[in-house]
Amino acid sequence: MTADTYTYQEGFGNHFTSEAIKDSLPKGQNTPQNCPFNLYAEQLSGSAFSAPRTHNQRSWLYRIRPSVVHSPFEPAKTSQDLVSKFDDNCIVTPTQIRWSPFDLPSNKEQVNFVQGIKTLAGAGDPACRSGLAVHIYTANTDMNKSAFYNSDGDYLIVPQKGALDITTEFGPMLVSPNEICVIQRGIRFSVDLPEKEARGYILEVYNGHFELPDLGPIGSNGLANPRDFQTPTATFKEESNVAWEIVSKFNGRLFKAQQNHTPFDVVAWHGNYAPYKYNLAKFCVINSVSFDHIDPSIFTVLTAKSDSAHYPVADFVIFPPRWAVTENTFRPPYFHRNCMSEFMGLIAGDYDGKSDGFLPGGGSLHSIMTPHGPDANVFKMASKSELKPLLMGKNTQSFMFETYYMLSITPWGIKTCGKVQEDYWKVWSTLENTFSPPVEK
Ligand SMILES: O=C(O)Cc1cc(O)ccc1O
Ligand SMILES: [Fe+2]
Repeated sequence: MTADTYTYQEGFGNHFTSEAIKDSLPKGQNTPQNCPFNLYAEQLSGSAFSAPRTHNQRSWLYRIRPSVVHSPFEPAKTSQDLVSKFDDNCIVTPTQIRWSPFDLPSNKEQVNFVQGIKTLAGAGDPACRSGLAVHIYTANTDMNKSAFYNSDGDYLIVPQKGALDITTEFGPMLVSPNEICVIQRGIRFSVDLPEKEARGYILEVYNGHFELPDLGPIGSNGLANPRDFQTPTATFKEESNVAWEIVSKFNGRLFKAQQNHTPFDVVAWHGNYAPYKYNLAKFCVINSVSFDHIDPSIFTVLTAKSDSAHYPVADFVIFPPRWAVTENTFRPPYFHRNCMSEFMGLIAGDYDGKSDGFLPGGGSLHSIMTPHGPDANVFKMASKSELKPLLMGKNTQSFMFETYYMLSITPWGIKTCGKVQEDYWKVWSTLENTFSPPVEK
């Protein structure tokens, strides 16, 4: 595909309209007796019908055939590394964990985006619409005539290596490293890999949807600005007598159905339930310009709220390039223990909290109340560095999935991936007692 294949509509949570053919959206109503050009009308609901207006999400799709035209679903092979039940096979530990970069598939095997998703950690259960999962994906081949949808929740996808050329029912999106996208529950998509190599992270939430955080005293602008979110525009294919497979993740297991036409046959759509992407370079960074280290919530891009105003299900937080100007301040992250779980990943460059070992394509987990903070090298250097204004982290991007839930680590995450750094705890072990109380006379 070429760059002009992708045209986007700007805005977050808008009620969009999109027509690949002029006048293919019905005028003034959703379900006329006959739709323009004999298209079929189909509603895709992203919230309960009666959800409050502020949270009500749905789109109307006008398509060549309704999605229901397919053979019955039957179980498909589900890798044991794709997990949604965080039971006794998983391990729970309060220890600090860090992973070296996850391996890409070898040239000997062909792994597409869906086949390459491996679950690292999670909590809860999609059957009860409660909890979340953290996945790693690595892939080296296109999905070809296979389309996927997730019945279990929404995906927030963070590419780290290789762009994802994603065909969705709502149109195509090209999502490159340092961009992210959200593909909500139920939306069919198929991923091609322009670079034939891809690695990244997925945050899957089993309930609710991602929102922009409230800005409080920041005011009405800043952080991720709504106009920088991009939603695809209707782009359809008219493909008959071509075998397509539809794969559904349903309560953690994969199912497949066959049809002899493309699922990407939506000629027009309107509504506020649609996938989107966002370029992290557009994030308007806000921070202290006087003194002290501000909590990382100041870098929240998106939040999945819980039913309580007091905590989110999960926040997606980034650590973008920015000016550090604080005076008389230990500038890197502080030592801390958090009532939330912190999974971190690195997209590019390095992270100011760690001097080495935290690498692009790897990760770390500091669970509920697990102590962590700057490693000994960072602590020593930052305690004596000159505090001049500093442009931090050019070409660097790290991120955090911060969740209210207590995460269990899957067998793949703790063992099979082979990436756990057993020596991680040692990064703090040389922090000595330097206490120097006043000498009594
Ligand atoms: O642990 C981490 O590296 C993430 C983090 C960064 C920061 O600046 C403050 C708190 C925090 O948890
Ligand atoms: Fe932390």
